[in-house]
Amino acid sequence: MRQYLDIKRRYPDAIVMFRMGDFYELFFEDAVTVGPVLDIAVTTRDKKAEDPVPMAGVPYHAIGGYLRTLVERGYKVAIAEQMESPEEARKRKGPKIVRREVVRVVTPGALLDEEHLRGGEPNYLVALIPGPKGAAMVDGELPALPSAPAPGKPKSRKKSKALTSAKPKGEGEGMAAALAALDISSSEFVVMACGRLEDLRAELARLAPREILAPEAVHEWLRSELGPDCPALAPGASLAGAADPASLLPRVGHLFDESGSRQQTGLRDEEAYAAATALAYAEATQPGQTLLLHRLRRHEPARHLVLDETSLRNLEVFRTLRDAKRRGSLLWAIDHTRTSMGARMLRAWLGAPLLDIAAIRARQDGVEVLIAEARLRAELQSRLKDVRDVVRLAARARLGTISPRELGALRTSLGAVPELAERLSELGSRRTDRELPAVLDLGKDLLRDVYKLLDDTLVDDPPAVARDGGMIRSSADEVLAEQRELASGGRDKLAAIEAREREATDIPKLRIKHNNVFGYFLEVSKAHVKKVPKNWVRKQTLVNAERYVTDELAKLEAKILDAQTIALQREQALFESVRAKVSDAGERLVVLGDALARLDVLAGLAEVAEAYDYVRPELAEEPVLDINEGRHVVVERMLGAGRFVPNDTELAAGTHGSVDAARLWVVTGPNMGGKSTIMRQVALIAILAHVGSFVPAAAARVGLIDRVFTRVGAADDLGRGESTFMVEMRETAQIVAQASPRSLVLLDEIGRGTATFDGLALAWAITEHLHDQVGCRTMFATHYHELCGLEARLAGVRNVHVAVHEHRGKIVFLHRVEQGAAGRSYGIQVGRLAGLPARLLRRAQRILERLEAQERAAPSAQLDLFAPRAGSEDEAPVTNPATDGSDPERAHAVREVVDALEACDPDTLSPRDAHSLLYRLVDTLVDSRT
Ligand SMILES: Nc1ncnc2c1ncn2[C@@H]1O[C@H](COP(=O)(O)OP(=O)(O)OP(=O)(O)O)[C@@H](O)[C@H]1O
Repeated sequence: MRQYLDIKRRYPDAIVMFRMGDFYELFFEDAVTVGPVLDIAVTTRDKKAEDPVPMAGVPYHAIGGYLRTLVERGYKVAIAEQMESPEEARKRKGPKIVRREVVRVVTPGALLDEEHLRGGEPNYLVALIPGPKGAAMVDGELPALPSAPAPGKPKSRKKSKALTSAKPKGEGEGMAAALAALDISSSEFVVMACGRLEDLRAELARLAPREILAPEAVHEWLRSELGPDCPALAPGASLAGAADPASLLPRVGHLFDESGSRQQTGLRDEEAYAAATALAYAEATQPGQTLLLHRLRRHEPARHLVLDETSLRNLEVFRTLRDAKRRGSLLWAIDHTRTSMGARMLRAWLGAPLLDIAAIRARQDGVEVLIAEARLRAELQSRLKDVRDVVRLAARARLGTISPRELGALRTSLGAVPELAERLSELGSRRTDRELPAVLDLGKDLLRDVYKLLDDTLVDDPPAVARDGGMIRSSADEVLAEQRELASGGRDKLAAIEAREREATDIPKLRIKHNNVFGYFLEVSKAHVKKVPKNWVRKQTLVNAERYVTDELAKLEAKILDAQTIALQREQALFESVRAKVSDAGERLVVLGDALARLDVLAGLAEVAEAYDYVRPELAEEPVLDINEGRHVVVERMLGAGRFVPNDTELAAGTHGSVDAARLWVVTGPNMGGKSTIMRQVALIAILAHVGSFVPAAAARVGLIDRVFTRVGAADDLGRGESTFMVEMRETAQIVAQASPRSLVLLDEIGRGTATFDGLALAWAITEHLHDQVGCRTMFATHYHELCGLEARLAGVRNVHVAVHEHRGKIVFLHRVEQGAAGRSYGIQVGRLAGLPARLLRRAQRILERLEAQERAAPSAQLDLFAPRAGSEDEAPVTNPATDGSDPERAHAVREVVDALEACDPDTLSPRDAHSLLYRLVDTLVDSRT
């Protein structure tokens, strides 16, 4: 128990799983807390004691599932392993208790096992350090970071384990927070400075961290942003037991820039400290090991098209809005990657599209080449299927947790590389005029040496665990071959003894067998016992047989066992040396993995482009958006080939674009007409274009977009105590405050959540503001037909509508975008399609006609909206309740009766149907009088 308590003292914030033989045991509070979570029985140790110790245990081989449950619930788990066998403990000097040590600490942000990780998703541990402008996150005083020592000269200082002391440095002025994201499973390490809180929000949404380290003071802000139960914000995430981040700053500097000079490269104190914090925490989870870290990159939000949390959600970039599924998202539609590394890279590209036209074109070039060479691409993709997660395997090799089977998988992956390189050079040699785009280059280092090492050493099908051996080829090592020979030679000798004795004793069923108690023995059935020679020693009596040993047998057994033990030890040493060599090649494997992932993504994009007929968009500096016959990536896929109606879009901010181009579209049309679809389709095409992908259109010219804003019919956010209208207004306020002339703004139904006039007035003013003050490219879908009046007043506004065809009260959606405002809304017809009862619809129709008649009688109401804007009071539209004296309700009923009579054929009508028709007609006429 003392050993346990000692370990627990060192890991006070973790659940300690203490290996005892075939079980991991939990004691005291840990057992009581975790018992119900894992659904395991909590018993007591030493029941007779006055104060028995609660305990619970899980079998060692099933630990994977239990760990997953605990980590998903936000627990931190320290795994204390036996570092020696009980025999070894007995033999050595000192106390005879088996030595145990914590070999790793498992937290959501420090997952490494394949069974816990999702292949296509990163697993980020994020450390957040507020900057001077981050005060808004914190109630009261801003927590600050300890000042950093100059690179290479770590200052000794009081440790700040809780990240809550010391003063900020002036360097980070103008920054809301610095953020470092480390995925220890793949060695991805990024740092960034977020100028505003909005940027921080967007980064958190993009990275979707599994665990966040942040000063206590900003937890409340984070909870309000990420939701109260956000598992990433587990209270266990402290730096207790970790190195002082300040002492890691020089390493951070080196990772960022090999010269180690942060000053030169401009890594700010907050950024360096955030990176050091993530590193300190991550290293503490792997005691005694070094992490595989290739380099520290800097992510600059200003170099990317920013998609904040709202846009990622509304545009269904990674998950669908309705049920948060991957199927139906943009990522799902374009992900044709063959490897997990590729899937992760594509996800990263979609989350952070580029703003550098040259870099985008480089990716496009890659896609284009792979479209042109479809056969070669198919060959490449079929080879890529053999490539496993090379970078995650490299990280596991570095941490010593890679299994023989995984090393085998690494061998298969590396085995595919030379052929991939060959195919690529074939591709290059076909392009006589130009070189193969650099994005398709796998680099010079194909790790042939590592492949050879693995291939020479590992057996064809290595086992899942190293413990029992059987993983190294005999040809790899002379000593191993010798010992194996000896062990199997011994077995030959056993067979020879068996044959000899059988003959000598004339016992036909004499057998040499083995068990763990007696080792090798001769077994004789009861019927032949009399023939047994005197010098055999009887060891065991069974119902039908007797078992004996001989001197000769015992000696031979000792030899075989020795040979087997030596062979196993030898194998394990060889395995360890192979692992160490692979670990040494970790950084090279990361570089190769990156190139393979890029090839995989580009080949996938080429496959999608070819299969679904996408084109290469032209990227431009000017703020234009000119799409010819564009389609919605996902809706088109769901509807099936040829059923989606393509539409043109032309938006241009400022004086760019053709004469017809406007910067703001007011989109009207009936519900279900396709308003949301055309708006989202434009955004998705724009995003894909910035990613370097081809797009679903006949042609597209896309001017760089700094940020896509979306305001789409919101649901109540009761968790934050906000109503639908409040959410809508908050999102709109953010757009108004943040949109730049380079932004793309999509507004769907603003102002619907409040009284008609208030909503209309707000929508009107917001449209004017975006048009006049911001000048960004905007699409505004609305049912307020009054807004169409803006076209006549504002030069950059254009009315468009989604067309429908109406026939005898029924409508057909054409899904075609046409110039001009929609004539009417067709709400009642859509209600009919949705299955509202006929009687209710008739009533609605009559009310509508009455309202329309009222409006016709007071045409001046429309004009009020066009009252002067600037400098004078706006006036709200007014409706006059006067009617023209006619009775539209009655007229409609009569028309309906006549229509029904005309439509029926008395000759084919059964008496029963005739009877019910008559009832319905009378009903209609009676209704119209009430
Ligand atoms: N261009 C198109 N081609 C084919 N089908 C389309 C097209 N546009 C939309 N649709 C179909 O119509 C459905 C409704 O479209 P959408 O949601 O865009 O309508 P809406 O006008 O925004 O409706 P509401 O005003 O009720 O939000 C889509 O789910 C899709 O199935």
